[in-house]
Amino acid sequence: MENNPLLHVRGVGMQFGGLKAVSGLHMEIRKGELVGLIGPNGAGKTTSFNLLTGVYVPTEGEILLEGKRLNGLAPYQITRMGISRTFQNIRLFNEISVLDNVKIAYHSLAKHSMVSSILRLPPHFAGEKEMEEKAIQFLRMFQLETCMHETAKNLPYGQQRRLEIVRALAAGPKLLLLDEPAAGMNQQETRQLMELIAFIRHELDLTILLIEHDMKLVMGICERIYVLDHGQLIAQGTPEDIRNHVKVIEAYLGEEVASNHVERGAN
Ligand SMILES: Nc1ncnc2c1ncn2[C@@H]1O[C@H](COP(=O)(O)OP(=O)(O)OP(=O)(O)O)[C@@H](O)[C@H]1O
Repeated sequence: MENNPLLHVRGVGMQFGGLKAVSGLHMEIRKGELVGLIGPNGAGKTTSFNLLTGVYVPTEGEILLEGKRLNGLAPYQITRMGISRTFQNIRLFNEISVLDNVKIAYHSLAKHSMVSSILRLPPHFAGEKEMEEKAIQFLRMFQLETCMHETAKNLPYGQQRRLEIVRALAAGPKLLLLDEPAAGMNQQETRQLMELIAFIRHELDLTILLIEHDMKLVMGICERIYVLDHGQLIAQGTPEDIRNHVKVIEAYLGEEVASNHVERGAN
């Protein structure tokens, strides 16, 4: 059983009318891995995340988490089973506090029953307190504790991005999907965020799949990388494999540049 991948994507595809946004996608992600998903614009990366999280139901293939089939489950069910995500465009509750943003994310998983919540029975308060303590712990980890009572929309952009990750973590995922977590950040913020991601992976025993446009960054942090182009998986392997892969160079730079690159490499 331990040999089974945490996430197994078997021949998954998504067709929108005449467009195959993703086709025949295969991925195997093992517990504890930090894996990159890259590809040029429109390659199908976000669609893949939407398939993994139940936003779309695959038009072909199947997705298994710890051997359990996810096809057709609602996003909230998939979150409960252990996959949570962040979005390319930040999605926070702008008008409420940083802390409440995280507590809302916890509510989807809270152990206390709906009845005790509504009647405000003691288990509800125990649950609330536990929830708040956990939320603050995460905020501290992401250096957001000092602004936990601030309204979310007032945070600087980089902090909003970090808060998004904290919200995803609050759901207690086994697999965390990060969609361009460093988009719009400056170099220093990006480097700090990547260090933090590497740190929480070990600290929280997480498995992470990361979409990121910055190649240098992906190569620096991920152990393995999958590359999509026009909805198809064109390469997979270690950063070293990917860096020298002709199809990847072609996809990013065009065929002509790729053949020059290979010729130069051969000399
Ligand atoms: N809901 C949809 N309906 C129709 N076409 C869609 C839909 N969602 C995505 N697409 C198309 O599917 C293809 C893949 O899009 P997707 O957003 O997954 O790419 P991406 O790799 O995430 O791109 P980017 O890096 O630009 O975010 C694109 O051609 C896109 O226009």
